[in-house]
Amino acid sequence: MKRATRVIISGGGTGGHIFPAISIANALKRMEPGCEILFVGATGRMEMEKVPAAGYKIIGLNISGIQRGSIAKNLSLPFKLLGSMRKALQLIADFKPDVVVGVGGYASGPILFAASLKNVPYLIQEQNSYAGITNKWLGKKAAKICVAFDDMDQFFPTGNILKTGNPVRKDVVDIAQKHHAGAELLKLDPLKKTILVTGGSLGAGTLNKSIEKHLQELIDADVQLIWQTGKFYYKGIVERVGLDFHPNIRILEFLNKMDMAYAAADLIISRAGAGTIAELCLIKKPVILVPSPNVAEDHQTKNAMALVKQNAALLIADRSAEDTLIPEALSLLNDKERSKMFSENIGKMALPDSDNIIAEEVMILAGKGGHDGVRKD
Ligand SMILES: CC(=O)N[C@H]1[C@@H](OP(=O)(O)OP(=O)(O)OC[C@H]2O[C@@H](n3ccc(=O)[nH]c3=O)[C@H](O)[C@@H]2O)O[C@H](CO)[C@@H](O)[C@@H]1O
Repeated sequence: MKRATRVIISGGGTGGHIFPAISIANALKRMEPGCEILFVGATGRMEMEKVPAAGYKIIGLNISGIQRGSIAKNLSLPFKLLGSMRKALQLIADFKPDVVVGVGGYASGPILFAASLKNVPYLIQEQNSYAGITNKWLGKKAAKICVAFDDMDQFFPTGNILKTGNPVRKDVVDIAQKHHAGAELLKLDPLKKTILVTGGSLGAGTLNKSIEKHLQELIDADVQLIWQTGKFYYKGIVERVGLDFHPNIRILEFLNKMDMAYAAADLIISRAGAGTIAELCLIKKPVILVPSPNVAEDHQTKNAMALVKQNAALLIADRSAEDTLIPEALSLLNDKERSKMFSENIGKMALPDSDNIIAEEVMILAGKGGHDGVRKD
């Protein structure tokens, strides 16, 4: 009997890293139900909750990033890094993976480096259109680098790059026939125009401020709002605005059923996280992107520009959002032709099936490519 394929998937920190990781794991399980998957994350981060909720085992490394403005907090960093490296090497020795997958985030670095030291092939899944320093460095020895945008050869060795798109959770983008159910679940009227605002997995201060400033305009226009605030902002907003402020306004900390919110919406306002963008391409609705200026190398603007260049989304800069975002959204909501153009063009940028394509690459690296269950189109 063949030995079950063993895969370590490492990384996390935010939904943008965790959800693609879970999608890859699900695709591997569909291909080889008996395969053994171990997640490695950073203790105290979002993955330690979301990964077990998706049915997978996760082990945490005690690792964090550089914290701006606090020398004291950074003093322990070298020790954490050393400790994590030691634990990563031990995990590879104990679990004996055939392949290691890194999706970015703090835990990816030590595990992929340990894999390279132990000669275990590893695959990097780079979600963004701009690669960070760690991935660029680790990319030199990666067996495969799966990317979602063009021109990634400026960061990685050309021969090892494969454009697969970002894996998305299938249920999240399956929105057909769910408009009424989505509106109902969110206690909204399915017949009224609805805007969904999402600030990515953590929420976005600028989006929240922009809405708070223009709430009355939304109500005057009789437009409904699904307002995902993010964990850090929720309490303050509820205190200031009130949960029952108006029947048209639904305030939520986090949307556990993103498909229902996507389905209920006629227009979506979002940060430009790569995972969200991949989903937006698949659900094909008019989108306004407000890239976060607080991310490495301004990569969200680069993510958003890939769409803007194809007339597939409207971009509003973070600095002008407070004044212009909601007026622009209301105007787009009433402009059928522009909305149709954005929906059609964003749909053309969708890269479906990327979870299966990446899982297939993992199987190939594990020496199992081409066995039953592997994609054959
Ligand atoms: C602040 C920050 O560092 N953001 C980065 C992070 O974004 P972030 O973690 O926000 O990730 P993305 O926008 O890529 O994806 C968010 C994911 O969370 C889901 N979701 C979101 C809100 C919600 O209420 N419910 C829910 O399920 C979305 O459906 C999506 O699957 O990782 C992305 C991928 O590397 C990067 O491009 C972003 O720049």
